[in-house]
Amino acid sequence: MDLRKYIRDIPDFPEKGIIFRDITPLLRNPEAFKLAIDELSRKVENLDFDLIVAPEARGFIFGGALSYKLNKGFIPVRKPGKLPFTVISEKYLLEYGTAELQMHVDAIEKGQKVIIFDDVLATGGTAKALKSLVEKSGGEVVAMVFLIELTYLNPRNILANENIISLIEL
Ligand SMILES: O=P(O)(O)OC[C@H]1O[C@H](OP(=O)(O)OP(=O)(O)O)[C@H](O)[C@@H]1O
Ligand SMILES: Nc1ncnc2[nH]cnc12
Repeated sequence: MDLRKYIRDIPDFPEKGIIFRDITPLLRNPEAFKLAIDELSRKVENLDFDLIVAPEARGFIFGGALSYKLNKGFIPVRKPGKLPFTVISEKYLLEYGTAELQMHVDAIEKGQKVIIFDDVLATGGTAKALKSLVEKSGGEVVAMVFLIELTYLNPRNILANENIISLIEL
């Protein structure tokens, strides 16, 4: 089964010039969704880590399933104003605009090892912001894991020295 067949390209969304990689065909197919989680989990199962940190919204879908399968805690990172307790924040640039992410101040204990997960690695701005949130809390990022890496945006340039693992390169 080729998972690429379940990623739909939508030109000019959310703005002109962007090819949006739509994962909803993959999500609605149970075999494709299961294969994606199984393959992602195989890539990280030998790493030593405590927690998976993932941003809303699409990061939650895969990150949550992966946490369950690997028996690891899940830390939700959210857009501003959604988390109820004290937060730490990080502003960042996206392929289409600017954004801000927040995490509970006590989500990660000092010294805990963390995997960052997201569905798409595009410019790398989100991953960089996630790493900064993890490190502000005293956590250590052992890997950054993605379903899809948009290699033509060269995200590895701003994520130098990170252990980057992606399942599908586009
Ligand atoms: O590598 P980057 O350039 O930072 O882009 C990647 C991010 O962009 C998308 O999220 P988006 O902010 O669109 O949110 P969503 O998951 O809520 O749709 C995607 O889910 C990643 O989180
Ligand atoms: N081109 C793209 N498709 C889907 N998600 C994205 N997140 C950032 N860039 C994206």
